Amino acid sequence: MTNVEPNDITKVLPLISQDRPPASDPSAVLEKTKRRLLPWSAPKVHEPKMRRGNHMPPPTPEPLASLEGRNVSAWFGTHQVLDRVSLTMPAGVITSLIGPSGCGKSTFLRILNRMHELVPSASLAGEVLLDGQDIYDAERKLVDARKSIGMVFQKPNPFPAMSIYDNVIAGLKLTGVRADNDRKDFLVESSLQKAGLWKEVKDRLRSPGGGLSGGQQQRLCIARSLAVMPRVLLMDEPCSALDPTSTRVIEETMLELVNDVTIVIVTHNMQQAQRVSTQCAFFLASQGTPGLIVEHGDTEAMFDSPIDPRTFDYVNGRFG
Ligand SMILES: Nc1ncnc2c1ncn2[C@@H]1O[C@H](COP(=O)(O)OP(=O)(O)OP(=O)(O)O)[C@@H](O)[C@H]1O
Repeated sequence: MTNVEPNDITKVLPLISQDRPPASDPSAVLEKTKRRLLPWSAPKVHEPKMRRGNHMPPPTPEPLASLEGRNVSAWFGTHQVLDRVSLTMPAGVITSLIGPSGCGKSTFLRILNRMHELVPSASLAGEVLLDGQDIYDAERKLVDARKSIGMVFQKPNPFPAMSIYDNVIAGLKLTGVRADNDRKDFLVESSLQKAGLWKEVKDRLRSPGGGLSGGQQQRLCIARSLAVMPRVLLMDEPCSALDPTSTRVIEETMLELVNDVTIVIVTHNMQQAQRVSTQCAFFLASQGTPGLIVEHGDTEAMFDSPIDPRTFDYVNGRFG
């Protein structure tokens, strides 16, 4: 990434970070997390059927990808909001970003798929590596980063007048993916299946997306992100506008999806972080200083025996 530094970075406070040992074997921890959710009975994902022809093989899924932020700093104008944050988000794992309001979690998330640069006053420094390749490399296209690293926002944002079907494939055009009708049918069905919405909408694919409930709209947005076959899915408080039942369905969906796509979620809900994530990173911005990671590692360990007293206070609801 080209460094764009409005401030003299050498003057920035050193990173106060206590790294835990890396999270234990991700698949073992994921199994453990799933077991905690068993009473909710995760939805079955069925292989989608081709409807117009069976000559087209399903697209080969890309291998799971890891994402790594290295020394990421961020500014809005001259206001520095992140200070050299480094975090590895392992392949096939759900990583939760937690911390009080304003500590830079969403900014970090947006830097992970090059959305931060959409804000005119915004600048950043550091690197973001997708399977070791810097997404900010001058040789790499912006659209490739957005295609590989999808994003779901706090508030469901389907195109309300557009049909459910067209909502799902809306991202194809935006990312320059060409698909014939067979391929579109396949992507619509498989993406809605993966997002746990297919059964509820398969008989009304031509109805407007705006006619769905809030939880269904959020799953439609997840399906829209999945249709371009991203390798990483970023989710910024995806359940904060939803009721507990819809929240549960989204969490179940995430636990299914993580078999296919690496997930990073910002959440204020400590129970949610514990239910879904294998590893956690605790962000904090002390008064007047930019946000940084105080502690990160295995979610269970972060909640049961945090190293830093500030993490202990936060996960036990003493502030934030
Ligand atoms: N578009 C923007 N222009 C200027 N400042 C911004 C902008 N977006 C965020 N900020 C500032 O950057 C800092 C970090 O904000 P950010 O939204 O990343 O924090 P957060 O931890 O995600 O907060 P929350 O949990 O409330 O969403 C805050 O001081 C915020 O006011």
